[in-house]
Amino acid sequence: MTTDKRSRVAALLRPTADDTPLIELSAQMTLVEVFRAFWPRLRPLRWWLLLSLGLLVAAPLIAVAEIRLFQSLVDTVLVPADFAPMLWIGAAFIGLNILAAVIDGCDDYLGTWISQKFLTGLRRDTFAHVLALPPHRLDQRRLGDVISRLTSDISTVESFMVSQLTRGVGLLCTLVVYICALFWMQWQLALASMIVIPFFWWAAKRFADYTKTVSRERRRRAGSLTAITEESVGNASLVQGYGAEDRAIADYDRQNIAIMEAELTGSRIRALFLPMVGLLELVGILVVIGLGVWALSTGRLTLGGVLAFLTLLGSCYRPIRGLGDLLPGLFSASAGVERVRELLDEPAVTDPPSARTLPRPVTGISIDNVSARYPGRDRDSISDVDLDIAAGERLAIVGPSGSGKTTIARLLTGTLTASSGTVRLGGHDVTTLTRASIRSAVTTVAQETLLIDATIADNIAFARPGATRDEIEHAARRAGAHEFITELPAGYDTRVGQRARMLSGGQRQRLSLARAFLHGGDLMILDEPTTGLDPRATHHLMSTLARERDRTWVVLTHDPLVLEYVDRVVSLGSVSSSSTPTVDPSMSGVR
Ligand SMILES: Nc1ncnc2c1ncn2[C@@H]1O[C@H](COP(=O)(O)OP(=O)(O)OP(=O)(O)O)[C@@H](O)[C@H]1O
Repeated sequence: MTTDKRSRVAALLRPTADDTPLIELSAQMTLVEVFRAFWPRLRPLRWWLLLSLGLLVAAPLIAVAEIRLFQSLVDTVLVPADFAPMLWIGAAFIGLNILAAVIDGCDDYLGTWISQKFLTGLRRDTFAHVLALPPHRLDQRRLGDVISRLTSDISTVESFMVSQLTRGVGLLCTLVVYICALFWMQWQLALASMIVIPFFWWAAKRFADYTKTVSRERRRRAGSLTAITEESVGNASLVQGYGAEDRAIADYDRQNIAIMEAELTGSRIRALFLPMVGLLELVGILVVIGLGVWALSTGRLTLGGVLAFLTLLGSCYRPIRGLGDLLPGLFSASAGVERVRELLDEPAVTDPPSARTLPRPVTGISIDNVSARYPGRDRDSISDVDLDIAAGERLAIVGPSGSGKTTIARLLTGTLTASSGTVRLGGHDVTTLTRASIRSAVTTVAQETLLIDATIADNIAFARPGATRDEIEHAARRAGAHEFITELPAGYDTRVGQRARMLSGGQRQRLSLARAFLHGGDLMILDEPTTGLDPRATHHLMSTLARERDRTWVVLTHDPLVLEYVDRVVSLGSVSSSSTPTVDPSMSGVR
């Protein structure tokens, strides 16, 4: 083939470029790296795996015995036309058949059990890992892609580590059994029939490379499609509000077609590969038939022997073909494994090795010379911030949008680590404290109202499962939510719908506050708590907070109404200049 023709064939076997890659390809891993990465999870099941392999090897042994019985049937019953041995041969066939069925059933059940045990553990751990990722890291990912990794990609790990590998070892053992049997029957014929094996391997290796490229692309594009689906459906009101349906459909379709292209490329590869394998098989069988005639004519084999040999050879090609398919299969699975691995490699927020419990009550908070930078950013979000907050103080942090108010909240809850300086709660460095003790002492009400698709009562009790209805109601009253809740058709048992879209913005805000009140804690951080509240509701909320003298509260706000209720106002400098917060006397007010 000329270089030109070769490159045209190669181009046909690679998917066309996706010009709008929403999701990046994950770092490539070799098959050995993939195995090493996940083996520790499979290790506890190794004895069961061994048993499963034992059952897999038993199957070809029974098949060989059946072929030998067939040889006896031809040579002792059919050729001499003698009915006598028929009885024991028939009984042996039935016995072997029953044994094969039992072994097959056990192997199938055991294989499924091992796969599911591995998969459920991996799914749970990956899900738990994603939940432990710092929120700012999750915000940098596309939600749909994360979901795609957690659902479809994760099953490829099982496929790689359990199904494909056990199948590979099983096929290899089967092949060894058959080859030994072939050599035992007639070694010259066996040797001749092995002539096609190197060609099988050559073809398999050649196509495995193409399969890997296609599989990685297909998985990445599937992640992009889920991401675009999630974003468009999740923001349907935005899409409809701006009449962007056509744009959304066009974006969706681009990814949709990109997947189709990857699938079609995979199909072209198979179309080229499978007939080639079939042809190799045929050549092998023809060689053996030719040599079989020779063996028959020279008396080296009986007719039964030749037929048995050919049957055995036919069975032998099945594992060879299976092994040839396995390599592309493994590469295809490894493309999904790489995406799960990358997610698992993302550092989660975990307790430091000798973490201590934060003593209660929290006696003051200090931020000493703290700078913080988000991953992937080339500048600090806040730099050299110094701030002391006394226990019981009511503090407002104000500042232009993007000046780092939310970043300070993240530092106080330990979800973001300062790049320099120290954040202390009650005199203890937050990086030395257990996450659970920080979470129970510090309550945050996020800027975005986060509610689940459940009842009002469930949403409030999310802070403290098992809270009584009286406690839930009390928290709702304090947040000024009780009135609107009682006006709803089912009161506290009303379902709020997806992302609580069945409530108004202000009602959602009050529910988040009620949840925070139920949680309690010594320090309450409220990020723009009055967004969506009218002046009356704002005054109601702030005077409620003002009565909570036994806790410290920090409110991050733009709302001038809020400032009337605080002891001190701290202003974060403009983002374009130094971000060091300063007390701005003109804004501070104490009531
Ligand atoms: N997850 C993130 N990844 C990267 N950069 C981020 C992330 N979150 C915030 N930033 C950046 O950090 C800076 C400070 O953001 P922050 O959310 O703390 O500001 P803010 O003062 O709370 O703003 P606003 O008043 O608008 O809520 C901004 O420049 C923002 O772009």
